[in-house]
Amino acid sequence: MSIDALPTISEECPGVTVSRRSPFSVLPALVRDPLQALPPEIYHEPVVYSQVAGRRRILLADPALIHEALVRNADALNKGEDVRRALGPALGQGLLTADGAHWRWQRQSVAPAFRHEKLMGLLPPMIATAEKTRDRWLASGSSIGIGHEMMRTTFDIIVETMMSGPGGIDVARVERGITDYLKPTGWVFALSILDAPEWLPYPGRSRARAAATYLRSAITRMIAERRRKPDGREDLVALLLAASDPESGRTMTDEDIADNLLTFMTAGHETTALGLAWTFLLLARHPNHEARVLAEIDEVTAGGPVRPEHIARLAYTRQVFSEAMRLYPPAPIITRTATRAFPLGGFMVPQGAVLILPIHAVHHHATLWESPERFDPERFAPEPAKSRHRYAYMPFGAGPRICIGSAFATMEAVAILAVLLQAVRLRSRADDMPAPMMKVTLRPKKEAEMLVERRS
Ligand code: HEM
Repeated sequence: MSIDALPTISEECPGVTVSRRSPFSVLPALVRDPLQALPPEIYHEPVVYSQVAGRRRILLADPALIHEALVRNADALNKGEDVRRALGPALGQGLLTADGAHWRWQRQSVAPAFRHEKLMGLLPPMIATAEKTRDRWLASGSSIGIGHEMMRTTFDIIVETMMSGPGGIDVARVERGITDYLKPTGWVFALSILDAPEWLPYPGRSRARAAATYLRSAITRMIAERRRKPDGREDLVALLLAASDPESGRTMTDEDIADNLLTFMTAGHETTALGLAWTFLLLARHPNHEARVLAEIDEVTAGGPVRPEHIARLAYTRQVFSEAMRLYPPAPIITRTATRAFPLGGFMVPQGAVLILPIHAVHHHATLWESPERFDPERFAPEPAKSRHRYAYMPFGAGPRICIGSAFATMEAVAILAVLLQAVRLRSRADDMPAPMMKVTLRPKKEAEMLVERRS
């Protein structure tokens, strides 16, 4: 059948489940926690269709359809209005939010920072930063907020590795600014779905805007300093300063560079920090898996300090991190908008439709995973992983917009886990896992306190 003859996806299409939740229940849920606004059917059906405020929304949990959309039809999709409204005021048109030629140019410009040899050179500062966190914990006591501690560690790593250090930036204030900025994004998504005007006030808006203004001014000062005194450093800032568009020959303005540095600071620390926080919380409740991780660290390091060459050999530790990200994907939902009609699973997706890729639902899907709620790092051993559809697991997204930092993040997480677990045991006060909540990223609803015990 030619694609012109394919029916447009709609409520009547066979195999498509229709969500009948009313906007009156969906929109408040979206403000509180977008994960609660997902139709429950998407946790056991392949495709769910809904129409909210006149916009068609197609939710995909079938790995083959995800492949067809995000990989084979990537050129028919862009990030869309919801993402632009939520993240644009802070991240401008950086790599995460840009589309088309502007995105492509930026992706090519920063790619050298993520080559394997370059990443290997970043392991010493990653390990050294984890050691600072370890020493702080050992010196200062018994109780820590795991989310905050991991944010601090991964933030220091991103600033150290991508920008060669803070260079006059008030790191604590920038970190707070990012948190303030992300807090009210549920409101932004809800208002965007309703096509409400962008000036409309909502709780947390002025604080978020003030945070975005501070972030941008701090970064712009740092860029000006680097332009004034080029010093031969080979970091992300240097790549951005040297980048030129292959089509127009244009170089990046300070604003383009600030967009990207803010993008990397935000996308490059929150997600990894949350993946690590969930890993520690899970290990505290699964002593048998924790014991296996410790045995591996002991064997690989022979009881000595963690060194860069150990990281690739910590295979079970990596499996544990992967399984934590299956249960608690740090980026639990991604979205796209169709810029033109394209075929998907025997139907046509019309121009303007919004595709929702509910990574959280894919990772917990009843037909894709056996006992999906069970924590089982064995799922990521080489054999079971081989027999699974590649897009049944996608914490880093899929297609050309896949996370550029996935190898960086995995390496960093394993290094941090190895350094910290070798020295301390983290215990939770509560038996149950903390409830998760989405604010762009997936975090514990309340900061999770953990007790630090020195390992003998
Ligand atoms: C466990 C940690 C991480 C997770 C789970 C994660 C997840 C993701 C996901 C799902 C996307 C795709 C978004 C979409 O398709 O709409 C993405 C994109 C991106 N991530 Fe990550 N990320 C992580 C760590 C990092 C790190 C460490 C960096 C930088 C050093 C980074 C930088 C980026 C950037 C710049 C993009 C946009 C790429 C593009 O559109 O070309 N991420 N990330």
